[in-house]
Amino acid sequence: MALETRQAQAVCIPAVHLHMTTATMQVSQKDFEKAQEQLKLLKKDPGNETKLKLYALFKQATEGPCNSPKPGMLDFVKKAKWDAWNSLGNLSQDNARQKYTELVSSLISAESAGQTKDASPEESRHGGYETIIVTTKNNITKIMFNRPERKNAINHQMYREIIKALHEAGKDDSTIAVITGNGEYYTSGNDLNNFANVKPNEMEKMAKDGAVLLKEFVSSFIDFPKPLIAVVNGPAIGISVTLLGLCDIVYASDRATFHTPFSQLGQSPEGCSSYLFPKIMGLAKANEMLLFNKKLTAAQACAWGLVTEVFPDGTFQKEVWERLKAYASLPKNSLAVSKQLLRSMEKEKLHAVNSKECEVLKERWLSDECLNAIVSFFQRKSKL
Ligand SMILES: CCCCCC/C=C/C(=O)SCCNC(=O)CCNC(=O)[C@H](O)C(C)(C)COP(=O)(O)OP(=O)(O)OC[C@H]1O[C@@H](n2cnc3c(N)ncnc32)[C@H](O)[C@@H]1OP(=O)(O)O
Repeated sequence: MALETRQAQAVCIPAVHLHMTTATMQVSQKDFEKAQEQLKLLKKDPGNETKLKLYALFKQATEGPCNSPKPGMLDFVKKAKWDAWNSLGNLSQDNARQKYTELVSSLISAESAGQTKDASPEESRHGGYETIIVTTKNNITKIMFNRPERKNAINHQMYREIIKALHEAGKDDSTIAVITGNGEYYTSGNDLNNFANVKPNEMEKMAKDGAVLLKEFVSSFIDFPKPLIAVVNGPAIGISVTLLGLCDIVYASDRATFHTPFSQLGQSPEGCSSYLFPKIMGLAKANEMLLFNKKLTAAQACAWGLVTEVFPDGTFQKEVWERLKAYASLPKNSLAVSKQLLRSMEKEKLHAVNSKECEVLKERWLSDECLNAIVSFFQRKSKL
């Protein structure tokens, strides 16, 4: 359990803090005193984080900026309280009173509306994305493929947005990142429209640009500095399957399937799967997937080592997110350095494999085998 969590769990608000000790402005004082009385009527524990906030605002409102010496590192409870109070800086006593009163009032309204949640922070949505939804909550940044009407097929814009989202998630305050799909599919892989409407004299450019984009996309997974967890909510195809080898944990619904139909499409493996799949499942099994298009059930993918654990679809989201919330409360830096240790010996190799795979694919995209397969898809002759 994270140090901060342990600290916070041990905190309770001593009754003394629920009483006014200094003179404040008459009107505010009345509200402030009323808020203190209302707080005692709360039926549900508002959670440690909120209690710390209340404590800090109370101290600030009644005593002003934090004026006591910093407690020792090992005095967890006192330190958590001191940190909360100190974090308010020079907030004026009036403002602190106001914020305290507002916070109590929001807790009371939430409780009377029957909506009291635990003290976990609200989900915040990151702006600037159209094909994915990026949110952060409980120290988890979630990147969700969001083209459900196209089975979450990955078009050029989505590749770029995922690169950006991973770059930002690698630097934000979250402890872990999760990649998942919205709706029925995890994702159907590369959007085959990426190859459509290309004029004959632009084919080479299309292949070259595609290889550059793919290389950058896969690199952003290889270099991702924190634990990256795939929450495979439904069928996964193509590149979304190969990338699972670059994720640190893979949880799957029992509705998920895993399909890499590269030869059927006249293409070749990517996402470092030509190197990682034989390591994960052994060469014989990797051959069945990567050469002969074998589609795996979630149970098979788990038995073959590609998936960490399979959950019944009915309880998938609940079980997985509860587990991830607990994981994300572990010490962030320890997780990051440990992940990097686990991967660091392979990193150079993975970048070399990625480059090679992109080079081969660039050629494949210009081949008749590939072009015919794509034409067939659009003629609806060859649903996979
Ligand atoms: C920069 C380039 C990098 C390239 C990297 C290399 C990556 C390789 C791969 O990922 S290979 C895998 C490619 N994916 C596929 O071949 C899957 C193709 N799709 C299908 O086979 C089917 O659509 C399905 C099995 C996913 C779902 O079938 P079904 O349940 O019958 O639904 P629909 O087919 O009606 O799908 C609804 C709607 O979505 C469109 N769609 C779904 N997936 C894709 C896709 N991958 N590419 C393009 N379009 C897709 C489908 O065409 C339907 O559209 P419509 O309603 O007909 O307009």
